[in-house]
Amino acid sequence: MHLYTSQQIKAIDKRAEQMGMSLFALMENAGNGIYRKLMPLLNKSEKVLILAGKGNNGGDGIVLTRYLKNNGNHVKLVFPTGEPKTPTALEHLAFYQACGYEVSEFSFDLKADWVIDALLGVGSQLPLRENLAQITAWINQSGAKVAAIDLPTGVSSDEGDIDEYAVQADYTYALHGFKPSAFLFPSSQNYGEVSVIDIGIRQDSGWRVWRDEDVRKTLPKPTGNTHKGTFGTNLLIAGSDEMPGSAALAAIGALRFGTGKLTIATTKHASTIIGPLAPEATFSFDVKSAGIADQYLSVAIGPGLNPDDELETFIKDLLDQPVAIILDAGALSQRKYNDRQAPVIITPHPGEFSRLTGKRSVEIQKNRISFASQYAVENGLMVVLKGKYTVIAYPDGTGVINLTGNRALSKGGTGDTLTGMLLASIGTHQSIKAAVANAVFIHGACANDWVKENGDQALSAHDFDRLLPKICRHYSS
Ligand SMILES: NC(=O)C1=CN([C@@H]2O[C@H](COP(=O)(O)OP(=O)(O)OC[C@H]3O[C@@H](n4cnc5c(N)ncnc54)[C@H](OP(=O)(O)O)[C@@H]3O)[C@@H](O)[C@H]2O)[C@@H](O)CC1
Ligand SMILES: Nc1ncnc2c1ncn2[C@@H]1O[C@H](COP(=O)(O)OP(=O)(O)O)[C@@H](O)[C@H]1O
Ligand SMILES: [K+]
Repeated sequence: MHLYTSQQIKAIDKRAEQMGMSLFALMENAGNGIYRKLMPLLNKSEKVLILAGKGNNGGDGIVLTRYLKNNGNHVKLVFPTGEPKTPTALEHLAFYQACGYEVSEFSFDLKADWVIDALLGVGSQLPLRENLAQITAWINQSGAKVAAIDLPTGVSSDEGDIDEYAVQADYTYALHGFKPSAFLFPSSQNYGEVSVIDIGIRQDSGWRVWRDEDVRKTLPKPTGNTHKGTFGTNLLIAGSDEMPGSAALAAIGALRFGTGKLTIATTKHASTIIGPLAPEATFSFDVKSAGIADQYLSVAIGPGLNPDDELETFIKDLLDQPVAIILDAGALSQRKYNDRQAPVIITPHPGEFSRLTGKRSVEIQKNRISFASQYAVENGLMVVLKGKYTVIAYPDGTGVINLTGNRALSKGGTGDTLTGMLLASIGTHQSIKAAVANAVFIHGACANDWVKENGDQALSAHDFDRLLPKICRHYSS
């Protein structure tokens, strides 16, 4: 479940060869792995058409064809843009032919139940040349089920760009690891269901998908001898007279995700609204940044706050204190982060990240992973870039992608709840990296659970009050 850019894949191939694993063997593993994934989906009577390109992506298609033929499937191999050019694909073509198997002529009149897109992989450059675009357009209107090898042809590997005629796949078999575009926009929409094929090389990427088993392994287990102070007191600086609800929703997130003690710094008026919704919280009406680390384990600031000079000065002072800080919503602005020991976590959605970076939202969506990572490394903080496929970028250049969550979350207030969950999470976990990833994962898992029974219309952020206990129990048992 790791991610690799096209450059990394090329370097891996080279290193594997130096270590004695030939590209011929890797291609064999790729074709065989795809065959094993595809087999359960194929009906023996279905016609399969393998469209192989001139590079090594086409070579994978040749290997897959051989396995399907060995198994007695109805399968045709065609080279619609010409025979392969790379030495490894040619070696596999020679072996394929030595087995007595043939290559067919491509024609736009061919009919198939399945089309396998083995045209371009990580070696592609957009836009598609015209002869290839005609073929991908034909695939898309063929009515066949489409499985792509490594990438749908016409989709960039490392960015969210797609060609106008990019293949729209139903399934994509990513070799060795995901390519970034599987989680970028609009490219991810061309992938269909993606799975990774193990081709026998060690996984060594700093980026990966955060999975169920990671959560189960790292979510803190309840220990016998705890008291309310075991997890420290967390401070939430949130809510204003006009936006008291944001603080309440963040408080629900914190209280339901394991905070021991919660203090909310807000206005007196807001406290009268927050209090009944989060009776466990205490209030502070005159919070000072000096000495904050002596009183509080971690601080989250921003939900329901209006950005102004006074807030900015407060945050600047707060950043000088040795305490873990989560900055969200009104607390997100362009500023310089000095070196500090205690962690800083920022939680922008793409619009907020656009304000922080000066880049347009559409560019951010095309490059969510690299932009978040660059910002995290340059500023020495963690970035939780929210939305579908939330990106969690760590300051050491590594990171994870979260796959839980759905559009039921696209509602005002759900981000506030996440901020509260993050506040609780960093107090209860040993590892700050896992703390952030688990909060994001469980937040999304709550929404996934919700839609199973209720559809994606009606979720409200305050529903986390009852969803969190159930989902936390599920992952910690
Ligand atoms: N470790 C792994 O993961 C392994 C990965 N493997 C596989 O290798 C794949 C990478 O193979 P690769 O490097 O040969 O490149 P590939 O994607 O076949 O494309 C090159 C061809 O595309 C053409 N072309 C490019 N752009 C174009 C355009 N716009 N429009 C039209 N044509 C265009 C280009 O033409 P040229 O520019 O040379 O004329 C050239 O012919 C990888 O994705 C995976 O499937 C396994 O086999 C082994 C282990
Ligand atoms: N389509 C989606 N798939 C997965 N998660 C989503 C989706 N839409 C929104 N979310 C999640 O919902 C939350 C919304 O947060 P945010 O945009 O800050 O809203 P608000 O500020 O109104 O609370 C984030 O955690 C985001 O990742
Ligand atoms: K492909």
